[in-house]
Amino acid sequence: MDGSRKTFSGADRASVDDDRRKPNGNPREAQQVRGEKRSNGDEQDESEEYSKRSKRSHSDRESRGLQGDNSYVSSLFTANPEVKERDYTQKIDEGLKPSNGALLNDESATFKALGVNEALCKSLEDKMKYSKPTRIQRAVIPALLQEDRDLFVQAQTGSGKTLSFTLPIIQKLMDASDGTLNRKSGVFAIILSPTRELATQTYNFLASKLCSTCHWIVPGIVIGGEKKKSEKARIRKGVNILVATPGRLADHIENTGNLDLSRVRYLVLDEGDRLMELGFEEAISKLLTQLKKDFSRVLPANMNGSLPSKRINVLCSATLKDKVRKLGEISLTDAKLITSQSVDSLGSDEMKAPEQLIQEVMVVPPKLRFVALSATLKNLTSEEPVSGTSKTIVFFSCSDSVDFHFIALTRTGRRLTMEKGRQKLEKNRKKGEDSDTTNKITATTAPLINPDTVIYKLHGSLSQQTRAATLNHFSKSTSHKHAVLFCTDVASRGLDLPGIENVVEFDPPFTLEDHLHRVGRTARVGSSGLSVLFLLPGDEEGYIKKIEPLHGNDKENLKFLSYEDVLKKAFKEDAKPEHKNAEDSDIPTRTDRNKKKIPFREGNWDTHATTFQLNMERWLLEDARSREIATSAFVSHARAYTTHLASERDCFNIKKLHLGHLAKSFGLREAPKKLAGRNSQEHHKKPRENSKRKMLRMAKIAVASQSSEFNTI
Ligand SMILES: Nc1ncnc2c1ncn2[C@@H]1O[C@H](COP(=O)(O)OP(=O)(O)OP(=O)(O)O)[C@@H](O)[C@H]1O
Repeated sequence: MDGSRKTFSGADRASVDDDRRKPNGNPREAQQVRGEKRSNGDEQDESEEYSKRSKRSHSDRESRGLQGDNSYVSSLFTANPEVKERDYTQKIDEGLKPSNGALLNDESATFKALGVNEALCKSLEDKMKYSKPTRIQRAVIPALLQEDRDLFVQAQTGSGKTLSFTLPIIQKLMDASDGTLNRKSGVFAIILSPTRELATQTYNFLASKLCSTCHWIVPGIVIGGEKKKSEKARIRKGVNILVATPGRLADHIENTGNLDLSRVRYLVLDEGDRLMELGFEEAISKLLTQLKKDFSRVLPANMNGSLPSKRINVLCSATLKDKVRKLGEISLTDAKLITSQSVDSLGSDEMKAPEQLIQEVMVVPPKLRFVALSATLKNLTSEEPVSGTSKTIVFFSCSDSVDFHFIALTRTGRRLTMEKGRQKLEKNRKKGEDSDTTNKITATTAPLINPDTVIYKLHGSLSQQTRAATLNHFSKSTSHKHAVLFCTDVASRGLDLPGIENVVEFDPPFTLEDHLHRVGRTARVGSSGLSVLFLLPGDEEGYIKKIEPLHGNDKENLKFLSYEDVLKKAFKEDAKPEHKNAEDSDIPTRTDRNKKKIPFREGNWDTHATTFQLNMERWLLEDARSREIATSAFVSHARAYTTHLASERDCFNIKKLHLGHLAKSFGLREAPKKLAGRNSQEHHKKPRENSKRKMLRMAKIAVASQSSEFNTI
């Protein structure tokens, strides 16, 4: 890593779901995903609160600024809660030492010194360009090569964990057979991944990189999402290393007669914490029982005994928390703990973010969230990429919110079509077939952000093919200077997308582990990285205290961003110099509640920001389908908010959210009644409205609709 640091602070540079269950805005599902239970009482309490908040937002119209011509302006910058500035003592300029990179300055750290054979060393250096091992590789590779013992590996994100367990397995198989092993020799290793994306990535790494030196060792993959028949055929043909998701593997164990597990000598449970969160404990227990039952000491005659005489289990996890410990208890025996951090006893410390990562925190009032996100992206894409395409990932709490922000920021853009897809599309059109099935990726240019930017979207509600195609296209994207991925936590775990420079957590993570995994998509293997976390003023600011210990030893990696600075930088174009006396100047003014003319603040960046917001609101008013998407996004966002862990409710409490202000950031005039309605329907059926009341209500609506195009909540 080069010691140079960059920052996207306002002043200088202006944020899985798995295939089975996803917290797609559904609190129950999301809680199940994290294994958290909540009493009904709680839910009812909160739904009543929704209703109250919703009603309040209607009456909040008082805070609108009324212009002389009787039209409302959006009061984006009034009635916002105050934000407390934080001052961190910065050491950033002194350069932060990478903690997860290759040990470039350590002469003794070589793959050869770890016992890696010559052919593999050559392949690592020449083909993969890995000159030195990382810290975790230095610990895990010799342990697996020399000690036949179970391992519990706790590694920082982006520290090269995959190579640390795959390389020794490959070498052991190379040594064991003297080159005579073939795909029919049996399954010797199983690597379990929590998600299809991660399994595919591990499989690709084996197939296209590691096994290129020893093409007779055959990796295979079973993850679902394609016909079971073709997976069965693959198993029948024979594989030596099987990469799988637990559910699909369990299915094959039960239903695919020719899956022989008697020779399995290595079982790797990758991302153990996520495997448990996704509820795979039962599937893993069954697999362990089956492996034990089928185990055979006897190996083919041509194998010279370098493989262990028992099964070696490796559990990799970012954390050592309760659930992972439980997985450790059921899967490991007398395991050695290896951690990339300097802890010597199990559980005495938790994982931290890479030490070279700069973590910025921006506290943004709810009304300003949409413009603040746009500003952040404008600023990030305002600079020339250092090389190739600069890449940014933005995390949202639910699929609906991804969908809304995607269409809102790409509404004036052009949809990308893969070249192959385009040809197929043409063919199908000629045949008169539906074209959309061939155009898998969801990526559109975003001139509203920057003319040379393309935004992709990814979440668990998209088909597996679309997800795979989108990830693939995003990681290889070179067509534009800037590529941005809008996603849910579907992309937070384990995915190794090359060259991610920035991560934006637009919606705060659901757990601290999620935070570490999200920010860990950047600052990988020693490279620099930036991450910005959006929080709301008030209780959410308390979350800063929770993440502080994860970033550096002395908060040296943390930086506080002023949202005003970020907006100023992004919307400063055409800004005029500050005018103290607004009445005498020709700069735009607005009228306050007492009908006094007041200037827009410094320059007119806030006019531009307001116009940006108003354009979005106007688009929603004109486009009923998009308005529906915005409404669903708001509702799902609010519901997802209720699924923050009980232990973090002090920071994320739905009761403290100003729903009206939040609705504004989704371009809505007020918090959708749907939010209150759905719950109230469940708990207390509304009495039928009598005709007099109905007339009164209709009259009120008519008056309101005459008076304003935009609400100003
Ligand atoms: N010794 C090395 N030198 C340089 N690059 C390496 C080395 N080892 C691995 N890499 C590369 O580092 C990247 C990250 O590796 P990997 O995906 O295994 O990290 P990880 O520890 O599993 O991260 P996460 O926990 O986020 O999944 C990959 O692109 C990999 O090819």
